[in-house]
Amino acid sequence: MARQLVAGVDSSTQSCKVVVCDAASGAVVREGRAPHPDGTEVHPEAWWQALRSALDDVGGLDDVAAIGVAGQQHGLVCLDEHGEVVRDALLWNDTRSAAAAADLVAELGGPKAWADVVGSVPVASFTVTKLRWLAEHEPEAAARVAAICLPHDYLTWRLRGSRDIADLTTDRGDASGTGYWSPAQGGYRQDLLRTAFGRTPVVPRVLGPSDTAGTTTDGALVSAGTGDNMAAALGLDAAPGDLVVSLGTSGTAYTVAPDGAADATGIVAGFADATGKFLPLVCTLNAARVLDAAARLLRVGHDELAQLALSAPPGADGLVLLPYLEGERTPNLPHATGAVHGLTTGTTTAAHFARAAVEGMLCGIADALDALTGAHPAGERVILIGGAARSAAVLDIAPALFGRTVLLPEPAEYVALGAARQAAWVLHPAAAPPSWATPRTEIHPGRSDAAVRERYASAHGHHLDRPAAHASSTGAR
Ligand SMILES: Nc1ncnc2c1ncn2[C@@H]1O[C@H](COP(=O)(O)OP(=O)(O)O)[C@@H](O)[C@H]1O
Ligand SMILES: O=C(CO)[C@@H](O)[C@H](O)COP(=O)(O)O
Repeated sequence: MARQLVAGVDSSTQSCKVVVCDAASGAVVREGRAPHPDGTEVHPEAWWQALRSALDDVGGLDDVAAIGVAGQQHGLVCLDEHGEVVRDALLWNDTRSAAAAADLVAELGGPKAWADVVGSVPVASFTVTKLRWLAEHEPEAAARVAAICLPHDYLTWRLRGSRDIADLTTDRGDASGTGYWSPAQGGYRQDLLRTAFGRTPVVPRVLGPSDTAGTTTDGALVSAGTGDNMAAALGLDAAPGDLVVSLGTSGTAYTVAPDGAADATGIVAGFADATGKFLPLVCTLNAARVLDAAARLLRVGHDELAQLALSAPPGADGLVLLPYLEGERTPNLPHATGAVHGLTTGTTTAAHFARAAVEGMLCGIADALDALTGAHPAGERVILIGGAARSAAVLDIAPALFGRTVLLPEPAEYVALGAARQAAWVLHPAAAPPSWATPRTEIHPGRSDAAVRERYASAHGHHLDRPAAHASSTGAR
């Protein structure tokens, strides 16, 4: 049989990446990418243009039999009755809907009620809170909204050449991050849409894991697509018990689980995955960009930042950086800012600051990992992916702060690969996705550095004790 090719798209926060793979083996044949605009609100047309230029970069889709799109989760795309965008999409890392989130939680009777109904307690990242914010703050725009969808739903729909809002599709993975779709019940909660928005706009049809959304205008099959974390799990072939940490714009820690989560503390989000199972996940707002900011401040590149960090002692002689540069989602401190503790004459060096930045970012993720594994016991090894996994300092320090062995799969775009694997699944429908070769993996043995974690926890406590921190955050529920 002639070789068939499939394409996978990762429309993430900072960029759009496309891989074209052999449908049978998963071998990457070619790759392309294009940047996304900065900021926490973005016109969806910018994602479409980035996808088009990434597709040009990859040499087009003429020889591709099927395509799948994975996207950053939660972003609110609003369309009018003609399929035109009503306003810029509010992204997962836009915290303006923090008060709306608190209101919605109270209105339903508290965090447990939300966890029971949709598997997660909404914070500002969740789509449902952005919908409430829109209704309250921009009633004229809200009145024009006929349909709502997520970034990957929008791109899937554009790829199919449709402008009819009745054609919108999504999948259970991305739908589970809206706050108005129940992973446990496998259906929309129109009551929650009404609570948030006062009425029920058109929402995308939820496809099954190997369902087809339709075809591109050139006739390639289009898979359901999914959220970027769900796609990475599929790209890594993560199985129940595997732990994954992704260090992109967000820091995420997740595992594949047979059953849905319902964490009333709101720390673990009870998402669905892209295969019919579940993906309990903890997400922080501050990961790779903390290192970007540290490198910018020190006027060095990423390699030099890593070398500086590794030249300082573990714990940076007591210098601690709290990495809340974009507010924070876990813990729920949407208005928090970053802070540096432990400045002395001895710690005011570039090396100490670089080390504190890497350690502070990783301590936030280590807390996320502990919360996840506390609720969902998993293996002792963490698969590390995302842009910041390329940092030599991250690779050296993460095993100590996670207290677990870190597995580094060979560098690849695992989100895009997962979307491509979903496309291959659609091309050859079966009970399970096609078996693709597993990546070669570098092993970084775990060790324990409790002192760094303790100093971070203590600095965190001091920071939250400041009246200003209380006044500006909604606090953990
Ligand atoms: N060697 C490196 N060290 C640290 N950070 C890096 C390195 N290479 C890339 N990054 C950062 O990784 C981020 C991009 O990662 P990616 O996983 O693609 O993010 P996203 O999926 O959120 O768009 C950028 O912030 C980039 O600066
Ligand atoms: O909000 C979440 C997960 O709930 C984020 O993980 C987004 O899905 C964005 O991912 P990146 O672009 O940072 O990879």
